[in-house]
Amino acid sequence: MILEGQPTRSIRRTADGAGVCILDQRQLPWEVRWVELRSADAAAVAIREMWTRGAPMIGATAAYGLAMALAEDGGDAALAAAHAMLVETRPTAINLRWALDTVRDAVAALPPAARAEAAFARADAICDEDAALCRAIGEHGLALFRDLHARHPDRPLNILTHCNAGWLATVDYGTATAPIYLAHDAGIPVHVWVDETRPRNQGALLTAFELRNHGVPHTVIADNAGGLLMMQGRVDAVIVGTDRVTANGDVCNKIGTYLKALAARDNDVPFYVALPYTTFDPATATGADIPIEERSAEEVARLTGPDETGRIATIRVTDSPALNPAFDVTPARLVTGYITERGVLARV
Ligand SMILES: CSC[C@H]1O[C@H](OP(=O)(O)O)[C@H](O)[C@@H]1O
Repeated sequence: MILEGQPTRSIRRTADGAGVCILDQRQLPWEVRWVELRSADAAAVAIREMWTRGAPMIGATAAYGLAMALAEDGGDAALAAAHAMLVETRPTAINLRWALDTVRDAVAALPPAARAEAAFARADAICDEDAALCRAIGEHGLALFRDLHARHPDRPLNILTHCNAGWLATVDYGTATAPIYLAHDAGIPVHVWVDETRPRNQGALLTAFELRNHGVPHTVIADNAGGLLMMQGRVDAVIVGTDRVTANGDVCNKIGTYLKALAARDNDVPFYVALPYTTFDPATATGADIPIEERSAEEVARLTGPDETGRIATIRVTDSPALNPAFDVTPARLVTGYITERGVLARV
């Protein structure tokens, strides 16, 4: 997407092809800092500590991590060890395991000396495919947005989104944001209510950063404000990304998504989930079976941002014990439809 005026992907190979460049999303929006990862260990740290995040993005980063491991040692033991290390970095997004399994399966039958090049090629293909998948999600979502806007052509289409399912969470376009970008570029007046998304504020920091760079009108809101806006008729649709959709259609996404779905249902606001096939997990029966990542309580207890001098500072908002589940599960019954690269799958 557009970054500093230039079309930009959120991940790319290093100039020498031996590593991968990612944006350190912990520094956004205050600093655009590209980081070179040159080992599987570095990729694991970047995923675990959320230098880079978002289901498709952590899958792509891990795929390159596996390729870098094979460049050091192409043997079966090294392949298995790197896969095991990377797949454990974050438990919830299914894209991580999908990407690692895909690369492993692409190289397993090759001689050790040929595996690194093939792994890098598969990782490159995962990135190119993700960009195409997200673009297709955008196209199908655009058609949906046209229909929604036709109901109120006299005013902007008001969309609420939660967390960051944008181009920073994918290779390009995003999932939930792809229809927003394509609608904006097509001249449909869109306004986005951006949930700040405590505790890491991916909405206030990352989604708002993306929308500013692309010129999309938006308003950051407290996570708890969405229900009132829906009750007041100020939300035409909710669209979110996901980290895993199970066989029965349950949706695992950033903590707080479920509460938005409840408010949407109570106010007859359509609730859409945007996802590529790489986030669908038919092997998991229901949302109850998804491992929910629990992150450090410090993420709840602290806030980070620029102080009056512009220096990035961290303050504590509580000294009490805190609990930090990073995801929740929205039951399929609360989902209006799934926006995929093959079309919009409406729940009947
Ligand atoms: C398009 S996947 C985005 C998805 O991933 C985010 O989680 P995290 O920031 O912890 O990686 C969030 O659940 C987004 O909806």
